[in-house]
Amino acid sequence: MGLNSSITRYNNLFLNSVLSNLKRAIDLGGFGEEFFTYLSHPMRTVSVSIPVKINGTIKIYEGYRVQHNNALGPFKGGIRFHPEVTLEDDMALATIMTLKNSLNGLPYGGAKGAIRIDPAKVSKEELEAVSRGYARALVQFIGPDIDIPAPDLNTNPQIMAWMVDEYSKMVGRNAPATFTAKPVQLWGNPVREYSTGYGAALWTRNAARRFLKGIEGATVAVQGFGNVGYWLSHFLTEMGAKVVAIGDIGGAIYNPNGFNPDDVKATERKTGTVANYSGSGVRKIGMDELLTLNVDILVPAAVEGVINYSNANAVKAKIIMEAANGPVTADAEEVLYKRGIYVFPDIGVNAGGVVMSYLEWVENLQWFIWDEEETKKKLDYMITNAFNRVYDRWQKMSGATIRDAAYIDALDRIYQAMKWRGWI
Ligand SMILES: NC(=O)C1=CN([C@@H]2O[C@H](COP(=O)(O)OP(=O)(O)OC[C@H]3O[C@@H](n4cnc5c(N)ncnc54)[C@H](O)[C@@H]3O)[C@@H](O)[C@H]2O)C=CC1
Ligand SMILES: O=C(O)CCC(=O)C(=O)O
Repeated sequence: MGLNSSITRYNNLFLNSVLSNLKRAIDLGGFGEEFFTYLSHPMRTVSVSIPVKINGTIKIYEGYRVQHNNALGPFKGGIRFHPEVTLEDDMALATIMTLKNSLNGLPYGGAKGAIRIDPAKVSKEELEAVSRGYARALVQFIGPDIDIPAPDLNTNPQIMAWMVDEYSKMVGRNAPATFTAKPVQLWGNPVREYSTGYGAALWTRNAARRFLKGIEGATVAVQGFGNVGYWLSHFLTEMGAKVVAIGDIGGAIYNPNGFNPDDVKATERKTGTVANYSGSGVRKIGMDELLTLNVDILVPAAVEGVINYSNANAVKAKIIMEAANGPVTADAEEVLYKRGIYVFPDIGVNAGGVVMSYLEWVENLQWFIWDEEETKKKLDYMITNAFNRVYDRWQKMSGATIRDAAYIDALDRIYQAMKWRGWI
């Protein structure tokens, strides 16, 4: 199959956008066509049907696990619950994981899982049954040295707890290192709860030091106020930034004086959306307005493809931090690049989660526990190291995006591992 047909063979914008970024970086890095052909096909895709019996009626949920590439080690990546997620979306997310794990120096390949379910519309019992069913269906495909899942959009430590419990029952032993981001009482580490947002805040502070006048006083708009968006807003505010706009699936709010993210979170927890937050100077805005506000920093922290060809010209932020996976499409980035708006890529910005998952996995393999401060220090070191590597590489390149620099750094390590193994 030719290279161009590899990019366009899917009817899925997200996957095509990821493959287009991959192709661009492979060409720029001079790795050769064979490498793209290899990485544009996941090594294994598993589709499962998960039957659950609720009130005497059987319902079947569809689930996936895409194991993209394991040249660097066991597959690793989260599990997404979403009613509209497709196998192709999961392939895009798994490809991003391969690059993210490599960029951050982790001994992992990339994977991602998904179940087509809307967790807001089912009972806790049904959610538990589906989560356990997924772990049972995948039992022979996952394990501490095979594939280690974790949470993603709409999944959390409770879901990891059900899954690790089910998996442990299936294999007849406690198997903590098979899932990460577990509750602290079940071999988790307290840092994982906030690590993705914290890592994204570190990347944002580093970026602001180089591209703005520093993080203090910088204005920020954040789309998505779940695990990533909330903790990112919390830490950025601690660092001195002013979070002036926050949005979630229920709506968005703006306050030129800045929000206290903890207060907004309290309202969201009570009422289900940030849109119900009120106070002096606060006004409701639409999501289109949030994404095109005149702010220093725009942080999409919800879903993919929200900054695309149709709105890229309207974006006014000076820098964009991809806290979500794939929020800026490849064609939008071209427009933004020409307009002098820098995009910091997901594989660095939101890597705090998987870096922390790695640390939890290392603890679990040894039945060892680091305290919170020690873990945070290790996380800081790994995140800062990746930022510096990407920035230094990018400065030496001309006509390249920051994503190109990050991808090439990540690809280099995968390429060498594949060469040593004799795969290419
Ligand atoms: N949780 C983690 O550790 C990691 C998450 N990510 C990525 O970060 C993003 C967010 O994940 P989490 O915060 O974990 O999810 P979450 O489920 O905790 O929160 C998602 C947030 O996005 C909002 N949202 C969902 N769909 C939306 C839409 N169409 N428009 C506007 N807002 C919408 C929700 O209302 C919620 O505020 C995803 O792209 C995920 O893949 C990346 C790395 C790690
Ligand atoms: O913590 C992990 O292993 C997965 C994180 C993840 O899914 C992501 O970085 O997108």
